[in-house]
Amino acid sequence: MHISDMLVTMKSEVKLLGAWPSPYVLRVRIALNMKSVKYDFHEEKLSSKSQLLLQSNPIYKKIPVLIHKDKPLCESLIIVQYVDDVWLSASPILPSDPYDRAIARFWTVYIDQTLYPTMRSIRGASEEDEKKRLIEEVRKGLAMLEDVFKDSSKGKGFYGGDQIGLLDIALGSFLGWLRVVEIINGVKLLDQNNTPELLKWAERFCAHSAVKDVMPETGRLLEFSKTLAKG
Ligand SMILES: N[C@@H](CCC(=O)N[C@@H](CS)C(=O)NCC(=O)O)C(=O)O
Repeated sequence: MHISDMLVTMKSEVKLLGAWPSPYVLRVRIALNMKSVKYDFHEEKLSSKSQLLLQSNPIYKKIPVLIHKDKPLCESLIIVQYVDDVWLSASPILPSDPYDRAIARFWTVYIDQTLYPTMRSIRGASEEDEKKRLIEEVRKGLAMLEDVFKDSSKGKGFYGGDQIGLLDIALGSFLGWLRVVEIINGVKLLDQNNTPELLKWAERFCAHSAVKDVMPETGRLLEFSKTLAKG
């Protein structure tokens, strides 16, 4: 580890405003863990956001916010890339090749703008046919990400190769919620027929040392989702 890394990893210099069920917050926690950065975690109540959150993210007022040396950063994927830029010496999160970096970023945008919104909309679908269509769309999206995995991982365990990379973090952060959707709807989104490689990848990802202690338990997320449905 570089001396500069040691200086910046003093715990109080890095604060994360977040909440345990948030997949976006999870991304930042995983990235910080990958770099062995110690941080203070501030659990936010989204029903009464702290002054610190409102001041730090005045545009969207959303979590996660990373505060590094008193300077705030917003948007999970931007924060993950910032973490990679700042704590250079530890395990790289972005691919080194410019084309591979661009491709990884392309798929993170697909996950955030298409795949996850479709998965979320399953809950709101009132008609059974509409629900089935949305589930099929998610399964198709995951099948595409299975092909991307085969290309990017080059026979290794993660999209990032031997180590967890940007795309692993972007998709893996949704695994807890994906399992909740599977349970609530009695369907499989990741399975042996559609996504055999991603099924094994998901297990590896959740067992990784940077992930296992911060990945929310499915049962706890399920309970939380029931309170969301009531509210
Ligand atoms: N695009 C944002 C999404 C962040 C987001 O949606 N955060 C949710 C929690 S999971 C939030 O803060 N919601 C509070 C609100 O919308 O008021 C990111 O990647 O950071």
